[in-house]
Amino acid sequence: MEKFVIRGGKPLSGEVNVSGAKNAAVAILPAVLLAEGPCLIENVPAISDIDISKDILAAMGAQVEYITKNTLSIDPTTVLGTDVPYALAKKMRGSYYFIGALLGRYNQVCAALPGGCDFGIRPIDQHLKGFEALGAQVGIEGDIIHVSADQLIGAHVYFDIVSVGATINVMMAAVKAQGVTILENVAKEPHIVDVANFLNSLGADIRGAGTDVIKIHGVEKLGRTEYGIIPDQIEAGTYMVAAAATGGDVLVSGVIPKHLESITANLIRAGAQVTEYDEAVRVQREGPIQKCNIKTLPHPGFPTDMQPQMTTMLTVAEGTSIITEGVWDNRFAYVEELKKLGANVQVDGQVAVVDGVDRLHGGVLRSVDLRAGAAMVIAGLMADGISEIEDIRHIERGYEDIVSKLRDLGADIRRVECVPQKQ
Ligand SMILES: CC(=O)N[C@H]1[C@@H](OP(=O)(O)OP(=O)(O)OC[C@H]2O[C@@H](n3ccc(=O)[nH]c3=O)[C@H](O)[C@@H]2O)O[C@H](CO)[C@@H](O)[C@@H]1O
Ligand SMILES: C=C(OP(=O)(O)O)C(=O)O
Repeated sequence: MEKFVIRGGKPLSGEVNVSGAKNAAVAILPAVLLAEGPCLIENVPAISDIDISKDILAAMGAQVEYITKNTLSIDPTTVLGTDVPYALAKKMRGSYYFIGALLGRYNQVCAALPGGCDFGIRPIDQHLKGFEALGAQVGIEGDIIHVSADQLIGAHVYFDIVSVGATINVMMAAVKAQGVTILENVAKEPHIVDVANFLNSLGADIRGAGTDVIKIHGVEKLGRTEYGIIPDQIEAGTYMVAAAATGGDVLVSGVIPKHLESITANLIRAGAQVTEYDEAVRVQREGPIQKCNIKTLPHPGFPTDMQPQMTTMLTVAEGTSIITEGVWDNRFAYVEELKKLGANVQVDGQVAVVDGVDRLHGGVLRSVDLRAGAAMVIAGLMADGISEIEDIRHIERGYEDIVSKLRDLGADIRRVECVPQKQ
């Protein structure tokens, strides 16, 4: 077991380069199964969720090889079956994309219900509704799901809830379905567009990704491709908040500023200065952090995956901020950890009331999930004295080289082995 040890109180400064988007990559790797030849995927983030996706592909018989640290060559033509290895699928949320990809490619799949961060119940009923509309039969026994069809037929699907996973999964299943599929009330996150662009680069015919309606003309065959994954909106946002929270001056580079607009707008309201360049944003803060009310919403609203980081920064704002979680039922579990540092936050259901305090002090903190873990790192960077962050495996699911990137910005952070306690 490892932990991060942080001596806080130093403003971050310098430049940090953002890696490829986790939530695009965990969909594009399974989507390669739809290809009919080897694919080269660039800008793949070096994170543990990608190690798992790669292991699933390899266990299923695909030839997977790293060309460089962030470039993967994947040949799906050697895949042997349609069963997704159970133990690997349970380790991550994005494994649900193997269902849509294998259904789209082979008309059948058997997989485990997925793992991932614990925000309460994370249903996949909208994914299943979409598969069934395309003519598939779905069976669930325990936590194993079987989906199969004689032939997928294009259909009109209206999602009852805006879901990132259901939008991408049903889009993947539909690319080779007979006829036209229309998906309505879909999610519009940047990674939806990236997955659609990837599939189109293979020869799919998908239009409208990034709007409320996606139209897919089924094609008979898909080819092969070379494709670069977009930069990670949430990793970029996390460094932006870390810069503002520590009163620093950081150039976050290799980003698409348009994807960061809601984060930028809220940082400016909170007293930071944000300057946009073509492929970078600079975040500076000199004055006090201002209170700020935020509600998380599907894109283009403020992303739920940035909520813990922003709430953490606002613990030292002047005044009271109200944070409303509009996507997940239970995404404030980390607040108990912040209280250990002296933060004054009261949670009532999906609302947190953050009364700003003067300073945070160091302490021992647990990462309860991925972004909560990133928020604990930000808390440690802001706090006086030393903080220890435990359960960092959650953080390493989604942040490439977080320690070296922060050290390059002047942070005093180390990754250390925990010595097991004697009984
Ligand atoms: C691997 C990945 O990309 N994970 C992201 C993805 O998760 P994920 O794809 O699981 O999230 P969804 O967008 O599907 O979930 C949004 C909301 O819809 C509900 N819902 C979803 C599907 C369904 O079939 N039925 C249903 O009721 C969920 O409970 C939740 O309240 O989008 C979330 C929302 O931006 C992010 O927090 C996650 O980081
Ligand atoms: C919640 C997240 O990931 P997952 O859906 O993979 O658990 C996230 O990326 O913040």
